[in-house]
Amino acid sequence: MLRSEHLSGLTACEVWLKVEGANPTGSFKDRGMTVAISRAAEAGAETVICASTGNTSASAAAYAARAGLTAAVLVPKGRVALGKLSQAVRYGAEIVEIGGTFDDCLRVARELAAHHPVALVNSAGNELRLAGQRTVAYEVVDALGGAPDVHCLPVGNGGNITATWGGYRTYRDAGLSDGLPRMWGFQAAGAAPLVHGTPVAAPRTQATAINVGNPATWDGAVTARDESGGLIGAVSDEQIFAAYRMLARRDGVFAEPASAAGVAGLLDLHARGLLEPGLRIVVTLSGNGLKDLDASLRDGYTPRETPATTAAVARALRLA
Ligand SMILES: Cc1ncc(COP(=O)(O)O)c(/C=C/C(=O)C(=O)O)c1O
Repeated sequence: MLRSEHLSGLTACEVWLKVEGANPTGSFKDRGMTVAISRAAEAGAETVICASTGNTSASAAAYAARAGLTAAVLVPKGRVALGKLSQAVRYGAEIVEIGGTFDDCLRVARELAAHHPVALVNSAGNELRLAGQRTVAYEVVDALGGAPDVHCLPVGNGGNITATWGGYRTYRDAGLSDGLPRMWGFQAAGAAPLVHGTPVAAPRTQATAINVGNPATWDGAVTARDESGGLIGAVSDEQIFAAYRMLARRDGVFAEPASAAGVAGLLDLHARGLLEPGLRIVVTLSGNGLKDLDASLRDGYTPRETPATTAAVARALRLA
């Protein structure tokens, strides 16, 4: 957990960053996947299958490799960040790039699991994934000595907002925490079915991890929003990428674009005068920036090339 002095100063709140990019495969997916794969191995599965926008497949492939299982991963062709795809390749997954959306991939994965000896490890078909993902809330309460007033995070399929809320409730019901936060989830404006209240047939966002049109954990996300007195809002790609840049430049945290949606949402509410001062806020940064190097280099990098002389470099750096 990192306190963001920049965001705290900007919003007159106490803003903490939960850096999930520090997990073994670089996203929050590891929390649930280690549980799901362990149980699949215990049950004698030889092959696990998942649909993914990238991070689920990277995590499933890693833990399957560790457990000696085969991982079959279905990803939407051309819409997966290369860092995530390279992880699945290196961990030895059987990768199928499907000509369609993530939602098409999930439909096929479910049908295959229903008719073939493969264990589905998507959170939608596997409660163990969400049980594992609840641990983020336990760590937040342990670190802060109590529940925050608000927990912000990006929302794609709705699994993580469901699990995070479930974690706070589990800790409170066990007497390990006194309060509960409001859950503030944020979708990309071009892929915001939970905001519109209806599926989006052709979701579109450069924050590819949350490019989902029909959330598999729809009900859980709505319950987390309503039970916590929270909200699920939409932020534009411009707002997401502005937050993405700010996190790296001001807090020194390189988070992948989708990860910044929670920060973008917080800043949007503040800009619209809807953020009361003095709140203790935790923001989940869901994945590591190294996952999507194209996004980083595409976003404003201009190479400066010089001859190998000190004078030339001094000029390039405007030192001379
Ligand atoms: C970095 C990052 N941030 C946010 C989300 C949204 O979480 P959910 O709302 O629980 O879906 C994802 C999800 C990715 C996948 O669903 C997948 O990898 O298949 C992500 O990778």
